[in-house]
Amino acid sequence: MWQAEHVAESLKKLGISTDIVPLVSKGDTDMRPIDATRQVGLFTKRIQQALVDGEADVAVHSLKDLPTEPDDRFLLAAVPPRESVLDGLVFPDDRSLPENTDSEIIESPLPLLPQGARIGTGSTRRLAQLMHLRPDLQISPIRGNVQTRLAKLNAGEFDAIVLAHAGILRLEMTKLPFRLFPLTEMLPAPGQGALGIEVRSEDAVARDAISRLNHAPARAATTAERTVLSELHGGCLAPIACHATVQSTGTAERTASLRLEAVVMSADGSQRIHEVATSDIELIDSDLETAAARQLGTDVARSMRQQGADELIRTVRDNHSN
Ligand SMILES: NCc1[nH]cc(CCC(=O)O)c1CC(=O)O
Repeated sequence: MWQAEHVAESLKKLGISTDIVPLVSKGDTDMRPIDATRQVGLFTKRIQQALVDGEADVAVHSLKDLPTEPDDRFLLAAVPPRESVLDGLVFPDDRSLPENTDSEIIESPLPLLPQGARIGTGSTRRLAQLMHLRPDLQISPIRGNVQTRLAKLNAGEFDAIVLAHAGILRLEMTKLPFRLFPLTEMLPAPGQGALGIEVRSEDAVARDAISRLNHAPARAATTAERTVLSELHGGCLAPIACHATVQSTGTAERTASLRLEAVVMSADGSQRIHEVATSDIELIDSDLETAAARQLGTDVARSMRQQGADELIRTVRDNHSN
C-alpha cells in the first residue's frame, strides 16, 4: 500500500490523478516457509492479474519480488529512484544497543550477536551470507508481514531477525532497535530497495505517463543485477546477491560508469564466489543503456559460472527437493 501510494503521489505531482486498487497477494497470505511454496511471483502475480483483467492499469511491485523471466503481456515502464539497498538486523524491543559512534560509517552488527544467537530469516541469500561470517549462528525461517515477524521476535523466538532497510523506512519503523549491515558483509537481492512499475504492453497511455517516473541510473543498476539472476537461472531462492551502482564519470554530459558486484554462495555459506566488474554506459539513450547493463550482468554471470557458480546453486536446489 505504501508503494502504491508513493507512486500515486509522484504521479499527482505530474498532474496525473489515480485511484488505488488494494489487493492481497499469496505472498501475504501463504504462511508456509517461502521455499515450500515452490512458486515464483508469489507477491506479484495477483497484481499482474489485475492488469490482465482491466481491474487496474498500473502494477506497483517491489522490484526484487518481480520474476526476471520476460512476460510479453507486461512492460516494465519505470524503475523510480532507488531507496536504501541495505539489509539490517532488528533486535527485540527491550534490547538496548550501544550508541552509533560515527553515523557515516556502518559498523558490523555481528559483534552484537552472542555465540549461537538465534536469527530469523527465510532468505537463503541472507542465511548463506550470515553463515559465511558466523557459522555459529542458529538461523531458522520466519514468515508473515513485518508486524507478525516483530511479534515473534518480541515473544522471544529469536535474538534478532533480518529485514530490508527499505521496508523499515517505508513502514516508518526507524525507532526499532535496528542495525544495518555494511555491503561488505551483506549484499542485497537483485532489485532490492527499488520499485518496478508495470503496465499492459499495448497500453501506450499508461506507458507514457509511467515512464516519466523512470530514473535512468536506478534502471541501469537494477537491470545489471537482474541479468545476473536470470543468466544464472537462480530464481528467487538461490543464494545470489548483487549490487550495482552508477557513478557519473564527469567526462561527458551523460556518460557514467556502472559497477556491478555479485556473490554466489553454497547453501551453508561455506563456499563463496565473488565478482566485481565495471563498464561505461550512456544514460541518454535507454536502449543503449539497457544493452550495456545487460552485457555487464551477462559478463559477471559468465565469469562466476567459470568459477563454479552452477555447482553452488545446484546444492541449494537439491536441498530444497528433499
Ligand atoms: N519479499 C518481501 C519483500 N519484498 C521487498 C521487501 C523490502 C523492500 C524492498 O527491498 O524493496 C521485502 C521484505 C524484506 O525483504 O525484508
